[in-house]
Parts: sequence; structure tokens; C-alpha cells
Amino acid sequence: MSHVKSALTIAGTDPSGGAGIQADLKTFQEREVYGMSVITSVVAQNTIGVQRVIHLPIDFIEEQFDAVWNDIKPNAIKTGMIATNEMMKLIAHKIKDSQIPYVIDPVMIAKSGDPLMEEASRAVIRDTLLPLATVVTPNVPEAEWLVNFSIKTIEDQKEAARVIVHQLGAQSVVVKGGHMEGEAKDVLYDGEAFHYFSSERIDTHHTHGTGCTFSACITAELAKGRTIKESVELSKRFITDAIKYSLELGKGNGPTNHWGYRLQGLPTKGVRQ
Ligand SMILES: Nc1ncnc2c1ncn2[C@@H]1O[C@H](COP(=O)(O)OP(=O)(O)OP(=O)(O)O)[C@@H](O)[C@H]1O
Ligand SMILES: Cc1ncc(CO)c(N)n1
Repeated sequence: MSHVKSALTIAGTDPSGGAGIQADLKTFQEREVYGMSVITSVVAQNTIGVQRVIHLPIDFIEEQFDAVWNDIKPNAIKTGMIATNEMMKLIAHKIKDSQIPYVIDPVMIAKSGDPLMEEASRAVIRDTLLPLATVVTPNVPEAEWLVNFSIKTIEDQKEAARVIVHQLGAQSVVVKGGHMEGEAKDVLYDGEAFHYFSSERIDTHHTHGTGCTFSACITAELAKGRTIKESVELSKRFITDAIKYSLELGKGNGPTNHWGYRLQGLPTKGVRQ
């Protein structure tokens, strides 16, 4: 038996390297997990916005999945951008009996405001994929859509978390606080207890791919056998440092720094030059 742990991301691409498949693979590497990927859509995008999206044929997505699965069975899976109903149904079918941790980042809209999922598919992700999730990581607008009420307070974040677990069937959920006011407080609920992971709000527009990076880190930690709570706790630290030491790149919402946590305690000089 190999001691090497591996993780698979099923998502869209970001050629500018800050979000999507590219962010996931960088994060897996940083967390010392062997990274693998199945591409759903190829996206021409950068830190400014999304220029065009091409969905890969469904049978080819399946072929990529089978190529990985029949050779190297991952220790955990994550899904990010899955744009269409048929992609969602394929993935649900492929992973439903897999018995490995499954993290869903229910990506609907890019930070730039561009849609990454067909609006009609939102109900399908809710009804077919969410019940399979070990952890689902909606931001506030995504959680609002899933539960159908608005989220303004920490109590609302908690109520949304309850609905997502008890009514929609996810094993656990992190309702992220990136879009709230004040501190960035994420609420984890596993059906029994609430756990809160908080950081100061970092004043930066370098937040391209924060959600992808955070959920990829959770996936990597689950692949290594950590508990859900440990994985989320560590991932919150990872993303906070990635934002804190974000890179001076791009003309829009710049990328985070996937090796930022290694700089903790070190001056930022040398990174920002
Ligand atoms: N300005 C900030 N300061 C500190 N933490 C932040 C900030 N913005 C986001 N976060 C944290 O980053 C993580 C991702 O949250 P966020 O709500 O931004 O995800 P997202 O909207 O799905 O990201 P994206 O769609 O860009 O990938 C969470 O842990 C959140 O608390
Ligand atoms: C492919 C992809 N997935 C997710 C996001 C959300 O940040 C993005 N911008 N691009």
C-alpha cells in the first residue's frame, strides 16, 4: 500500500493561475498531496474577468475521469466549476459509491460577476451533488441561493448551515464569511455542533480564487486523514496567509499566494518587490 496521498479536482480552468484547476493543484502541492485533475470547462479568464468558456464534451469528461480513477484512485475529491446539468449528473453517478471524502465548492459566479454555472443547474447541484458531500463550502450569495433566504448576520449563517445539512443532506457545511461585513468569520456545522473560524478582514482586492484555494486545502487535509474540523481549521489559516501575503500580479482582483503560510512570521519584503 502506498503512503502517498492523492486528491482529485474536477473543475474548470484559469489560465492566469489564481483560481479553478490551477489553484487547486498548487494548493494540493503545497499541502504535500499528489494532485490530479479532470477538466469540465476551459475558461479564458484572468484577474479582470471571464472572456469565454468552452465546455468539454460530456463523454470526454467521463474519459478523463475514468483515466484517473482506473489507475490512481484518489484519497479525496473536490468539485469546483461544473457548469451544466449533464456534467453534474455524470459526476454524481461516478462518485456516488466512492466512499472517499468529497468536497463541493458550489461555484456559481466568478468574483468579476461572470456566471460560471447555468442558472437552471443550481437546483441540480442542490438535489444531486449536495447529498453526496462530506463538506460543502458556499459563500454567502451561494448559501442564500441554496436556502432561499438572505444572510446578513452570524445567526443567518448558522440557520443556513442547519438547512444545508438537515434539509439538503450534506454531511457538513462551511458557510464562508468572505462576503460579510467586519471580520471574515466562517461557520462550520456538522449536524451536531457549530465551530467558528475567524480572521481579521484583510483590506485587499487580491481575492481571486480564495474559494477554490480554501476548498482545495480542505480536500488535501481530508485526503491525509484529518477530521473535518481539523481540515477546515487548517484551511482557514492557509487562506488567511494566502490573502495576507497575496502577490502583486494582475490588473484586476489579483491572485492569492499559495505559499503565503510559509512566510508566516517572516517580513513580507521580498514578496512585494
Ligand atoms: N478580505 C478577506 N480577509 C480575510 N479573509 C477573507 C477575505 N475574503 C475572503 N476571506 C476568506 O477566504 C475564504 C474564501 O471566502 P470567500 O467568501 O471569499 O469565497 P468565494 O467568494 O467563494 O471566493 P471565490 O469565488 O473568489 O473563489 C474564507 O475562509 C473567507 O473567510
Ligand atoms: C474555473 C473557475 N472556477 C472557480 C472560480 C471562482 O473563483 C473561477 N474564477 N474560475
